[in-house]
This record gives sequence, C-alpha cells and structure tokens, in this order.
Amino acid sequence: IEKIATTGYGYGNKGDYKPLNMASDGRQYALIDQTHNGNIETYDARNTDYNFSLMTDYDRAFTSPGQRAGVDAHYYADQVYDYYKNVHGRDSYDGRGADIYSVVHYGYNYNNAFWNGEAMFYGDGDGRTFSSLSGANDVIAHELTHAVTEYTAGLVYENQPGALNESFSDVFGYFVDPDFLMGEDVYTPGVSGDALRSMSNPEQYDQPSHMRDFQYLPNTEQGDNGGVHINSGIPNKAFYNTVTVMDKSKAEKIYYRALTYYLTPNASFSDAKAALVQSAQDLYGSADANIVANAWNNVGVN
Ligand SMILES: CCCCC[C@H](S)C(=O)N[C@@H](Cc1ccccc1)C(=O)N[C@@H](C)C(=O)O
Ligand SMILES: [Zn+2]
Repeated sequence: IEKIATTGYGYGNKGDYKPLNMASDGRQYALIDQTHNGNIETYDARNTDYNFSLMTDYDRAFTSPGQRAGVDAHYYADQVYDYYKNVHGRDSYDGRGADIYSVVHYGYNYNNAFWNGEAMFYGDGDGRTFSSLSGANDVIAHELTHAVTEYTAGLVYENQPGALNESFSDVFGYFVDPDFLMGEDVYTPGVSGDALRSMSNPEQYDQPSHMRDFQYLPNTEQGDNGGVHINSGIPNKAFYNTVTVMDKSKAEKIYYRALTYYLTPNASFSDAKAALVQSAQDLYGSADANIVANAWNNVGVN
C-alpha cells in the first residue's frame, strides 16, 4: 500500500503544539515526511538499542507522552533540513537528497545524542543531567552536521580534527539556534540558565578557550577521543570572535565553504584557520579574511 503525504500535529517534549508532515496508508499515520527529495523518517527504539520501529498512530494527532520525543526529533529534522537547503543549497547531508532517519527513546535514561553514520539517535536523558535530547534544535543541528561533515571534510573524530568536528557541529547549531549556549533547553532541567557548553565563554563549562590550555588527553573513549568535547572550546571561541565582528550571514557562508571545500580528514586547528581565512578571502576579500585571522590569533592559533 502506498503512503499518502498528509499533515497532522503533535506535542513536543515541552507539551508544545507542533505541526508535522506525515504519511498515511489509510489505516495508520506515520512520521514520514515526504515533502522533500528524500524522506525524513522518525523511529522509536522503545528504550532498547536495537529495536527501531517507525513511529505511527491511528490518527494524525501524535499527542501521547511517549510520542513527544519523536514529535520534536521529526519537526527539528525538517527545520535543519530546510536550513541547509535554503541557506546553503544543500539537499540533505549528502547533497543528493539522502533520507534522514531519527531514532528516539534510544537506550535507558541515556544522556546523549549521536550520529552513527546511518541515523541520528536521541536518549531520553536521566531527567537530572538531561531531559529528552530531541527537545532542543541545537542538538538536532549538531548531530545532522556530523553527517554533513562525514560527507564533506570527513574530519577524523579524534584529537584536533575531532575537536574541529565537534566545533563545526556546534557552529551550525548556533546558526539554527542563534545563541552561544549549547543544549541549554535540555541540559539540567532542574537548573535554569545553564548549558552544556558556552561558545562565548568556554571556561564557564570547563572548556579551554586558548591553545595554552589545550588538553592532551588519550585517544580513548575515556579520554573523550583526545578531548574532542573539551578542546572544541578553542575553535568555538574563535567562531565567537568571528561571528561577533562580521555579518552573521557572511560567517555562515565562510564556515560552510571551509567545511565543504577546503577541510580534510586530519585537519589541525591551524589548517582550520587557513581554510576559514581562505574561504573569507574567496567570498568577501581581505577585510573579512583579516577578521578570521585575528579571531584565531586571539585563541593562540597562529
Ligand atoms: C556515542 C557517544 C559520543 C557521541 C557524541 C555526540 S556526536 C555528541 O557530541 N553529542 C552531543 C549532544 C549535544 C549536542 C548539542 C547540545 C547538547 C548535547 C554532546 O555534546 N554530547 C556530550 C554530552 C558528550 O558526548 O560529551
Ligand atoms: Zn558531536
């Protein structure tokens, strides 16, 4: 039976109303958004790490508590798809209309979200460190940007290239959710005003913002693959230094060009500076190239 594109709605993690693109086969409605070249599909892992079933309902109202994580993941995946298509002309993470898959209720009280090369996965959080991680669009933008990076620069997820990989995911998280905090909407639901990371003041959440404080950690899981979530504070601060001086729209074109055109898998922080300076020069000339150069000099990357 073919599925007919239709619309419905649901309540997100905060109980908020969200319109949704979905599909119906006459019996059920499914979180399959067929309004783009590829589909956006949302699955439920039912708190396992292996059993993923399409999120469906017998009507077009996805309003039960267990559907909230899927409503947000589905809605925000569409929002981030639109960001890349409308701002950068990129059709999905591969540039060729790949289907986008999200899986919610992954694991048990899982305090993380990730891209595994095939799909985005969101934990429910334990209710203390995180609430459901699909509840914040900067998380979805962070994870989908890992997919873009995989198909472009291919930055290796360890040491400096890995910290750049993490930073570019935070940077496009900023462009989708324009504030310098990461995860503020889902981090420590019992505490207001805090976040997982700050791009304007990385030290606030124990990240370095200068090369002098780069943390040489072992390239192991326990060492955060050489500190990719710690040392990302340095390129994140360089981004803050850039986007607070030049036009935001210039910065996002410069970062997209560097990621998709110049950066390579083993790029160092110094290579990233060169790629961004060159991208600024290509697109806007030497004044903006100098802004980028100064932004990285300020964090000790010369
Ligand atoms: C498999 C485990 C490692 C995967 C790490 C993923 S890519 C990741 O970086 N997840 C983000 C989630 C996020 C994104 C934006 C805002 C808040 C939270 C992340 O930063 N995870 C932290 C908790 C970490 O893994 O240290
Ligand atoms: Zn990440």
